[in-house]
Amino acid sequence: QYDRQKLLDIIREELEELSHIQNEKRVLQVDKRVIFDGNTRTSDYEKLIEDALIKAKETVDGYMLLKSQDQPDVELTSQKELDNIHRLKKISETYEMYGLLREELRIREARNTSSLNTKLTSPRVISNEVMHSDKANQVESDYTVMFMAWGQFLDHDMVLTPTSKEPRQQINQITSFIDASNVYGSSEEEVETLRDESQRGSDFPPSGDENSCRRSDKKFHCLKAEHNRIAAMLTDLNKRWDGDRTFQETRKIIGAMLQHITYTEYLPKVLGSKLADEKGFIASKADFYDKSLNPSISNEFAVAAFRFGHSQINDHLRYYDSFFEPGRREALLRNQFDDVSMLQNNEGRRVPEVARWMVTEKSREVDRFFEEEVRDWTFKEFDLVALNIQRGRDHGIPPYSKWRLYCGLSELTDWNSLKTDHDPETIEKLKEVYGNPEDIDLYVGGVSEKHISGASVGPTFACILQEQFIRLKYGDRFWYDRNDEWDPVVGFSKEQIASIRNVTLAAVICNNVNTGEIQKDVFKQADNQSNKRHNCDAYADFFNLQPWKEE
Ligand code: HEM
Ligand SMILES: [Ca+2]
Repeated sequence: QYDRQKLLDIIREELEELSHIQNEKRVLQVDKRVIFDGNTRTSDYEKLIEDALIKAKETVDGYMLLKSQDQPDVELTSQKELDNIHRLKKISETYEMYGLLREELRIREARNTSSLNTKLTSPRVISNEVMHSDKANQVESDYTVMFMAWGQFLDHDMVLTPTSKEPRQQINQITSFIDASNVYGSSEEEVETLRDESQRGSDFPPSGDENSCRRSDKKFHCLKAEHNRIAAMLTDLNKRWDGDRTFQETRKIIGAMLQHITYTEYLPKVLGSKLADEKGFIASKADFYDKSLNPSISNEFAVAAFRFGHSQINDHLRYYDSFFEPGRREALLRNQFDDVSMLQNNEGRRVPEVARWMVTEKSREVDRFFEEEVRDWTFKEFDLVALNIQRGRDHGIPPYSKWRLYCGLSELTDWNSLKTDHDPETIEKLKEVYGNPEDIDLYVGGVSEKHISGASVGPTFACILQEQFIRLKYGDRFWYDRNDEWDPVVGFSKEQIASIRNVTLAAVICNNVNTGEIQKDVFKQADNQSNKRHNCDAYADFFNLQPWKEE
């Protein structure tokens, strides 16, 4: 047998290298230009990756790790392979957690028993008792449906954890970076399937094929439309660019837009502007890349904290006419899963009516109340809330009480101590289903917290989310507004950054889905003051592409 500590040390070393490589690899993916310019650095990167592979192969485990990332669904044929794969999963878990400095918090196996060694309460029972809602207790948030939708879209850029029965898998199948992998895919092969012979992506509205809704890379078609719009303008500006150059430049811009909208429009509303602003969190405050930060998604983020959005989901969709008046018919969510007909109706002419619904109607507040549409009817077949709870247990996520300590919040000593962040009614409900406050699942305890001031979530989720979004920004070598003049191929010029900083989601929507008018901040309802609706014409030149013109 091997010395566990020694093995961990070796892996850690390899991973340090790998986290770096993961970044380097991205150069090859994001910026084909490096290759097409015949830039010598390309071969350097390739050599780096190759060297690391050779080094990793020297320790079998390191090699397995690399393989696990390339090939998540390995077919099991023999016991020996199974053993290997078990080991591989353990190591990739280490990788997931690497740099998070909380090895001590991890539970290696699924969490099946309570602190008193009894069976944990069934997730469905918890969902029924604590998360059930009726019309009376559904609270509207200050934000629009678009705020919820952006969260889901963003999630699909960051994390996709495959389900597998045995062995338990906790790896990420997509790039954690906010790099528009939800628009383009996470590998070059995937990208190729989305392109036609020139610079264009697929069309909008989506086709009706059955995969078009479930596939994570097909979600926000509006950005594909934006891709095609920008690509056409770039072609006009630079007649000498070929299709590939145009495609890659456009892709780089779309990724930057996604980062920009997320950090300036979205996150301040999730975390509250104070938390979002800490450590220069909001765009344009810090100019460094911290190589020591691991940009991977943390388990607790994927499995619990960032699923707060499931509480924001409304029970219906609806058309809104050009006067922003609601149509009479509500389409229940349960009938809309896997169905894109609302977008396709009238040859796509009703798309603006759906967009108006999203920027006008309010989403639900993040709290312990979930619509029956998701509790009973997700994809017509399951309870999403119960699934979230079970997933947390499967992944061995420590219970809520442990995360409070991790986040520097007061310790839970008894039911009474829950009062700091939960209202009395919630505490009563929790008491009914958990024997002991120590056993409360992270998802349940977190989503039911009272919000911190100005934020959409409570202190525990805010802590986990903030930590993740800091690593995603400062651990990203290609962060869009870093002013890296040293390498304009990787970054953007000052003038280009200025253009990108002018982009808002409102402009993207108006320029691609003509809603007629739209308010500046689409995550908030329109009003008669600072968030008035303006005619779409007003947004037409929000994005100045002149800085991309080459001599
Ligand atoms: C109509 C809206 C939505 C539906 C129907 C939906 C449905 C789902 C489903 C079925 C899963 C897979 C659960 C599992 O297998 O464990 C999932 C995962 C997830 N969802 Fe949602 N969701 C919605 C909106 C959102 C929003 C608004 C957010 C965040 C703000 C969000 C964040 C996540 C995250 C982080 C995961 C885990 C992804 C992973 O690790 O693979 N979702 N969602
Ligand atoms: Ca990504």
